[in-house]
Amino acid sequence: MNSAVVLKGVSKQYDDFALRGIDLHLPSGQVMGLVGVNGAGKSTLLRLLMGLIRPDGGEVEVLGQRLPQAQVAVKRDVGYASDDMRLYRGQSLRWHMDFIARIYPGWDENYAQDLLKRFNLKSQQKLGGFSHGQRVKALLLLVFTRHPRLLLLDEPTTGLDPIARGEVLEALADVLRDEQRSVLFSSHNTADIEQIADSITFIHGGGIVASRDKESFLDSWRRILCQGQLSAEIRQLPGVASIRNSAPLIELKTSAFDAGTLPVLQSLGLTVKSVEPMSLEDIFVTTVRGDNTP
Ligand SMILES: Nc1ncnc2c1ncn2[C@@H]1O[C@H](COP(=O)(O)OP(=O)(O)OP(=O)(O)O)[C@@H](O)[C@H]1O
Repeated sequence: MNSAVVLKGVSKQYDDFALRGIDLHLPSGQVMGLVGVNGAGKSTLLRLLMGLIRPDGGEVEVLGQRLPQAQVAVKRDVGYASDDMRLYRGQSLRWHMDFIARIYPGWDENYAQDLLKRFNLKSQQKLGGFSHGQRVKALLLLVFTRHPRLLLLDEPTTGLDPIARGEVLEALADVLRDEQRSVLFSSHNTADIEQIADSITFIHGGGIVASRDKESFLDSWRRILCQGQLSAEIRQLPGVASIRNSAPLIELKTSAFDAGTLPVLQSLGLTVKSVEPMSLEDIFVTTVRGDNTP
């Protein structure tokens, strides 16, 4: 399988923060959602992939080529959208569109016109007068319209109202109909990621705490309510990420639910009252925070 992104043992040290031992694989044609709290290292990871910063250790491969050696070639095929990208406030969106069209031969003017309408943007308006949401949409238009093979999107939906969020996610879903395109996008908003990602990576404190395909992720986590006595054996069960004891009920959250889970709980003297799937948000919070009461 071709890879859009491969990271092996990547590290980056700042004074008060470090990315450590980052291993990551994004197959071509897939969408990966990168979820993490403020300061987890999401932007740093995306900047490494864009070649804006260099790692202190490890290997970075983008679209089959090693960075930093192949930086120039890779950048042609990568679209990056983040707060790092400054648009010229004194110039119109049309000016920016013409500028990009001159540099990138893949510029698609029909698609640009379609996105202008869909995002309700006025191409003659100066960027300085755009609202935050309009600026985000303008940036995505400039990136999408040159058809890059890999999109690196740093919190593309943060700060958008629900309608703009819907427009952006819909445009992103269109981009993704082309199976050759790969996307890595970060968000605090787990609902956005749950909606469009094929795989999900949780990053916390500069390390990857989970990375797998969305279906198996959601399939393997469950919230189980039981009645009975909490014992040391229950705490030791594989996959148990959180236990709340509010007698007579015990709430367990497990990342390793399968056909054997309930019989094991019953054999430990618990009566299972309910088993529920968990939202990605709940899985994320449980993964990074855990929750164990005596
Ligand atoms: N150039 C830099 N010099 C020093 N520290 C930095 C630098 N860039 C990032 N950091 C630190 O690295 C940590 C991770 O920052 P990063 O921007 O990657 O987080 P993030 O997950 O994108 O957060 P947010 O969701 O708030 O954007 C932060 O503590 C930040 O202060």
